[in-house]
Amino acid sequence: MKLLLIFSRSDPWRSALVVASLVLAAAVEGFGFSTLLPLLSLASNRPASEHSALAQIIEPVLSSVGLHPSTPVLLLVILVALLIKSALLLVANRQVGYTVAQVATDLRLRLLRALLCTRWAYFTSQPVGVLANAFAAEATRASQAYLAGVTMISQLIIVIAYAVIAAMTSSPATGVAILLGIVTVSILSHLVHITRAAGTLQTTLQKDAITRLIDVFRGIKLVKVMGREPIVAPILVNETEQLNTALRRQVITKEAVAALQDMALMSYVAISVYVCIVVLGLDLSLVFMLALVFIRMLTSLNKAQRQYQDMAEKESAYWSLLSTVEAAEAEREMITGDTLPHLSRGIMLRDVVFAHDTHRVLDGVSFDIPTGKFTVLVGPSGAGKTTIIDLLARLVSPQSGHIYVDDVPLSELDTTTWRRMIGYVPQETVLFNESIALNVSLGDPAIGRADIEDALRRCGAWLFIQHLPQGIDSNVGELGGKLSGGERQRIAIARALVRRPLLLILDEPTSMLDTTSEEAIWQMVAGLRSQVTILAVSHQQTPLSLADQAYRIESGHAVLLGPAETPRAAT
Ligand SMILES: Nc1ncnc2c1ncn2[C@@H]1O[C@H](COP(=O)(O)OP(=O)(O)OP(=O)(O)O)[C@@H](O)[C@H]1O
Repeated sequence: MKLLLIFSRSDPWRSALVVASLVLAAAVEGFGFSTLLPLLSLASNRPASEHSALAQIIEPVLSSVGLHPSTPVLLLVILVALLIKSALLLVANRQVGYTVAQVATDLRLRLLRALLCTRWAYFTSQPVGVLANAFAAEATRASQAYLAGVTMISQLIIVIAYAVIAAMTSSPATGVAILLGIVTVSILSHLVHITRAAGTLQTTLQKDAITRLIDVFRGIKLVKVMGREPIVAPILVNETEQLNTALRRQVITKEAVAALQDMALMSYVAISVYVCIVVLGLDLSLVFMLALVFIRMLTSLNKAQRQYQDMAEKESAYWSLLSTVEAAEAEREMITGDTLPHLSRGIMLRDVVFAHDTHRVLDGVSFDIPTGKFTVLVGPSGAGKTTIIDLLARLVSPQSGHIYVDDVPLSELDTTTWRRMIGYVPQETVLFNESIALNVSLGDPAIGRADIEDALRRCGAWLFIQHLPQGIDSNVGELGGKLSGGERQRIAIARALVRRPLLLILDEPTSMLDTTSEEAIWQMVAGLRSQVTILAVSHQQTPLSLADQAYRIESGHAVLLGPAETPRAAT
């Protein structure tokens, strides 16, 4: 029920319109139905004095608008009431449909907005499968839970309308019917609890299964080459079968509730009709009317419970999605600075300390990256070279020490503008399952085809691209799987260059290239130093021989390399 309140608060006007339409539809339906009794009285030719309280209300109402309660008039009233009810239900259902679609869209947008503003550290620990599952499956199930909740309310409104009609016909019988309805709902509530638990289990298992699936298929080449399918398959199959068990439990409990409700309803009606006619000797038309009203009332109550069961089954998806959104929102990146960066003199790191939890990676690093120069970082694996890049891009912040850009602390710079000045080639090439052109431009409309072609030519990528049937419009495949490692790296370098950055950061960009290509790429990069400040991480010899300066990152410190390792710097 909390779920309904949350959704209603998010769009109070639409929710009010839905509830008002449902109440009106139920009232109109009830009014139409209530004319049945005068109709039956007329059919049985009983005198007006014997008509029930309800009939005695309906007849003056019709007379007040100049209608005599004859058979055609009463039939017409029923027909008109049904038409008005259908129109009102159409209004309500249309609003419900819009709201359900809006609920799913709002949840997805909230998740997207949260993720786009989340700091980098969040993504290093959050499985992509959880996000994909939240966006696709959980948002849909959450909106279905809302739909079930609204449908439940509409059924409850109908129950109330029919209870009022029934009470005006026979209050003791109505009291007994309501009591029986409550007893049935209470007895079956245990099955609803089981459905809720199965729905929660489904939410957890589905999240785990999708996370595992994405992980495995991202590394499917490795799995295939090393013949690990027989090991991976049972894990995936097992999770899928567990999911199936949860789904079966939901189906069984739902069907059991429906079957038991039907049995109970039919038993109540049969016994009540017997008692009313044989034991109490009530009039047949009255018993017929009461039976119709009670069947409609109890059927609606049963439907309301089944909708509640449906909501209980899917509700956990909303809470899971909400926890993912809130976790992302809590990890919001704090962007404080507003000074526009220029990079006219250079970057200075002073006594920078950075630790991942208790693991101190940088222990007072100090060095300069002068504008228009080519600086190289070397050092053993795990020394903290990529961490320095992350600090420069403000993906992480130092625990102590300072980073300055032209004497302005990095933390005071407008981060978005600063990042737009950076061209970055990461250690692991990231290509999207799109065309080469889109992978280079990243969809920036300011970058034309001539710019893309120029960047690809400068990286030596044009040689292989011109042989592709669709040239730069060729799709690179999932994670760039249709290209070689070296081809992927060239495209990644072209992407970094195409926006003509002021700071070019390259993290081992040529690790997959042959020696000739590697030398050509570094020569090209070095040739850019008059236009761009370059910071490269590399284990190769070529960039060291071309660099203006090089630092070894080791034991948490930066040590300037001498002329033996950086011959150009010495000259
Ligand atoms: N998100 C993280 N959480 C915890 N520790 C991390 C994280 N990222 C990196 N580290 C640790 O920080 C240290 C520095 O990592 P970094 O990637 O900066 O090294 P590197 O010098 O670039 O190494 P390589 O040359 O192998 O790429 C490593 O010991 C690594 O295990």
